[in-house]
Amino acid sequence: MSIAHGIKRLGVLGAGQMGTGIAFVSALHAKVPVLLHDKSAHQISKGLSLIDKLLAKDVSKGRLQASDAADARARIQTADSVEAMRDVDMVVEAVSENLDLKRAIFREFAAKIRPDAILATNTSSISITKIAGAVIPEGEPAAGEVAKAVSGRVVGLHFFNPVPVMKLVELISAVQTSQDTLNRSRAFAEACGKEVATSQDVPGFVSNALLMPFINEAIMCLEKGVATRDDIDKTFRLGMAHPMGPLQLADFIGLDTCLSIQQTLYKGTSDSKYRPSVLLERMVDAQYLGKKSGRGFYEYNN
Ligand SMILES: NC(=O)c1ccc[n+]([C@@H]2O[C@H](COP(=O)([O-])OP(=O)(O)OC[C@H]3O[C@@H](n4cnc5c(N)ncnc54)[C@H](O)[C@@H]3O)[C@@H](O)[C@H]2O)c1
Repeated sequence: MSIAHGIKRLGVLGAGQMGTGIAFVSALHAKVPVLLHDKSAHQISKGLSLIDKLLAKDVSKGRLQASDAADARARIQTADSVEAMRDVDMVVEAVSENLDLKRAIFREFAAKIRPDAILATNTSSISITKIAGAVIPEGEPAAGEVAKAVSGRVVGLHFFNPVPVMKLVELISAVQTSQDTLNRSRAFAEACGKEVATSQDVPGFVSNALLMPFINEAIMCLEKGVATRDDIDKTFRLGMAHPMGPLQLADFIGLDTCLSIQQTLYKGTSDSKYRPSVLLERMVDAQYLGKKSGRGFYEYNN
């Protein structure tokens, strides 16, 4: 028997590439009303206009009825603070890949959002257990009932980019996550039209423990002059049937996100094989963040 996710209202924090996509599939496929918040009004309006474009494209290609697109769009509202999301049954955090930022946000979630809501993170690499540790009120013993109740609601729900297209969600349990949180989160991902794979809470989980060292090595090849950008990407497109080469993929993920993930692997394992490429660091220093900033290893219009 399938388990009900019980999500009647969803909050999404962060209206970047991922948060926008998560709001889109939740409203369209899971048919759940969504409140979307970002600290940047510009990101919110960019995100909403991308959602409008995606819905219009689905209608023009005959994949979606205009009335269903209008219903999905009407389900997405914006919120001007975390406080305004207090009544949601689940919140998915999709802000920048930074442990301290995520811990502060989860502390705020625990304080402001209703006490039975699922608190999910879309992190690509950061320990869910570390994030769950942040929600325990000061002075409460970690193994006590209060701590168990709140940290049991934290879970890793890792959507892939671009969210409307990629079929997978990686489900990651913190040490503290309750079985009910895991079951309902899985059911919600499935309602969004996704397949679920589970991973242990290791740095990068399965997906980025394997993908990001590959991308980092490709950047090191470029750095050392082993091959040109175009030849590195061509090798994987035409030689290994990858839809895009590793440098183009890095641009699509966001070079800041790639660097943060690689740093998490490096620090989380203390293994020098994960040392981030210096070129990757310099690209991020220069704010050449890939497709989202108009320039990375390639240049992008819009
Ligand atoms: N890009 C990918 O391919 C990918 C894939 C899977 C998971 N992720 C993960 O998803 C998360 C978001 O990644 P993204 O690619 O969407 O990044 P992004 O840079 O496109 O968006 C991040 C958003 O977070 C907002 N933000 C930052 N601090 C905030 C705060 N305190 N309050 C509210 N909003 C805040 C920013 O304004 C921005 O809009 C990261 O944890 C990343 O690791 C990314």
